[in-house]
Amino acid sequence: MVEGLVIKAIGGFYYVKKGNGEVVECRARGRFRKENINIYVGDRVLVNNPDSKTWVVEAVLQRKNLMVRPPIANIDQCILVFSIKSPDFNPFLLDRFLVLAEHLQVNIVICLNKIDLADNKEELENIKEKYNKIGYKVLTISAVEKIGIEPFKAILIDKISVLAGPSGVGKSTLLNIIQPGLSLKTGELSEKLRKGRHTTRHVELIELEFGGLIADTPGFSYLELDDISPDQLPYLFPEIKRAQGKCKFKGCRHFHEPDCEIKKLMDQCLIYSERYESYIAFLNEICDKRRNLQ
Ligand SMILES: Nc1nc2c(ncn2[C@@H]2O[C@H](COP(=O)(O)OP(=O)(O)OP(=O)(O)O)[C@@H](O)[C@H]2O)c(=O)[nH]1
Ligand SMILES: [Zn+2]
Repeated sequence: MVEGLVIKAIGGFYYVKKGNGEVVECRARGRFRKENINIYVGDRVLVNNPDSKTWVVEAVLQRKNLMVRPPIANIDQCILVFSIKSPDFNPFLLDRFLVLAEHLQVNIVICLNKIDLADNKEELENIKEKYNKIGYKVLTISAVEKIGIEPFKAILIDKISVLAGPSGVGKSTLLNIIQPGLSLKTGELSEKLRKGRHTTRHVELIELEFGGLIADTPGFSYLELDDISPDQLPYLFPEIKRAQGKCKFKGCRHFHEPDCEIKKLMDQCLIYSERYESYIAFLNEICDKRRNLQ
């Protein structure tokens, strides 16, 4: 039996890359279904070929995390791609992606693409400074003018990364630049997705020739906060997490409570008001949904 990594799953077949680099097509052990064991792309598995013809996944090793949609296991980092213009930079949408990525407990890198379209450098610097202060690494990139490509490649080396972000920000363009052979059809792909083709797409980890794997996630993402509880939410904002526990009330939700440290920090401009607004909006959204389910 040898260990391998599931890099593709399609129609009941699993494509497993073994330690020697060879990729084998596998079936799952029959008992997996009965025992409710699922195999996901990104899973480390033990494979065997008992009759030296067909390969079988015998066991799934413990995963460190699992993203639900699209289902990918053992992610090291989320690369959140946003554009400065076309589409316009949307801080509230970025906060939503950030919260979801924080919930997965993975490393996060923000990539601001299309800097060639930025009206002024100051706007760009302000955005960068804001997220740096919160604690995020921010890369500024122009895929079209090939600016910032090397640092982008550097963060991907030897990691399992998921590229996420709104439609049209340049994710496929970036992937094509770092690995020209990929020939992802930029633009065209999103057109097909809009027509609902995404339901039939499979999940796949693309091997980068300079080392590392990246998930080819299409230009849509499941952005519901369903799995997050109101009590977890403060911990998904690093700047709130840092001050957590300093409020007067134990279990303060930083909303209507008096003597709230978070609100004080915001008044002192030590927490960005936009971020606090996102926090409150998400808190309301989560609480409303839970109330409706009761
Ligand atoms: N000006 C400029 N345009 C860019 C840049 N990067 C990508 N584009 C353009 O933006 C458009 C969308 O790029 P895509 O790579 O298809 O975007 P995507 O994020 O993969 O979109 P989805 O497939 O919908 O998720 C294309 O017309 C690209 O040529 C950039 O750095 N600058
Ligand atoms: Zn508080």
